[in-house]
Amino acid sequence: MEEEDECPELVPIKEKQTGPTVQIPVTIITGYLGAGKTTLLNYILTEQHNKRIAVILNEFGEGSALEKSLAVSQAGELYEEWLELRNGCLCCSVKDNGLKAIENLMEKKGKFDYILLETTGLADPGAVASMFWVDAELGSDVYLDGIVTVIDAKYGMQHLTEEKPEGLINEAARQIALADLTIINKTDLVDDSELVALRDTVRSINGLVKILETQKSRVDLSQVLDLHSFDINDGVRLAEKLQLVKTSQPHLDKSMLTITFEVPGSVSEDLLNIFVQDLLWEKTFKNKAGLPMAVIRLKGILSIQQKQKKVMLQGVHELYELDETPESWADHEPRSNRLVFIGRNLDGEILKKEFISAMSNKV
Ligand SMILES: Nc1nc2c(ncn2[C@@H]2O[C@H](COP(=O)(O)OP(=O)(O)OP(=O)(O)O)[C@@H](O)[C@H]2O)c(=O)[nH]1
Repeated sequence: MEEEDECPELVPIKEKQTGPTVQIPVTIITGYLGAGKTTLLNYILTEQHNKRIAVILNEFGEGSALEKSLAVSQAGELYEEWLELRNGCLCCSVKDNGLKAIENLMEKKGKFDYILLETTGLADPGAVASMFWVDAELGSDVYLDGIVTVIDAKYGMQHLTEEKPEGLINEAARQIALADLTIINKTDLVDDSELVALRDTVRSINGLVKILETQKSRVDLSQVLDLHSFDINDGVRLAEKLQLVKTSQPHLDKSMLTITFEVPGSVSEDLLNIFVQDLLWEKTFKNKAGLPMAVIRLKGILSIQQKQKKVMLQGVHELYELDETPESWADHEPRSNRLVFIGRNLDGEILKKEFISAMSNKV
């Protein structure tokens, strides 16, 4: 044993872990009230997957949190400690609580391989997702794997078509717009034509999203966990995926939809940043009706001047990231920029013109 006086003078309060840190994936599970989120969590926790999973619940009010704790504890001793977030008054408190909960969780990190974070039925999952980008320190311990939205096959369409007062966003549509994966649940309660109509609507909102259909939230876990939706190493897959996306026809007036375009050549990184900031922060661009285009999710594979590697653009609400992927442009490969935008009041033609015009400005 070491002598006490051999201790260094300055002792860190918390021992830093040595060796390579294994990053823990976080999946955000969202969906409208009653869609089947708890059923999904229970299913994931009880399935055989050889993962030690921690669940974080993000609830309004104590009553429902308690109810939830009972429901989830049925899952058995797969996890005996879990965190309950109680005063979830949307954005700010979601963010603070979320951070604190995950920080606490990190202290017991060795115990977990995966974090599932369920947001309340009315919360904006974008705010929670943003949290993983804002806090750089956290970013080193956990990473956002994907956003999963559970949809009620029976009432989903009704939620999506609900008229909101002017300017307010339809939460059900926003949850789909943000999703990497949607699970249409309770298919036992609808007929084929209702299911097709709902699936088409989901697709028209989010042209990038993967759609699963199920009952009692029973899904193949390999399709839900480890999606790597924000992973720069997945640039090749994203590039292929973006090629397949089509601009959608709005399913409703003023609805959310997906638009996409491709512009050849290489662009200046500075001008690209200005364009993205004008779009996401300043809301500078307007559609034909004079309404500002509001982008909720953004993805792209771009060719930046003087860069040999393909660059991935990811955006959630007002946050975005530009990162080089490991993949280089091949010598004879035509350089180009493909972008996909999901949001409200979008007009693909206008936005493409704005993009081209912004890229031809002087740096
Ligand atoms: N018929 C039918 N009922 C289902 C299915 N999946 C879940 N349910 C029921 O739907 C109800 C709501 O499911 P939950 O999993 O609690 O939904 P939730 O999204 O967690 O609900 P909130 O926490 O209130 O937002 C429960 O009574 C479930 O048993 C299904 O596939 N078919």
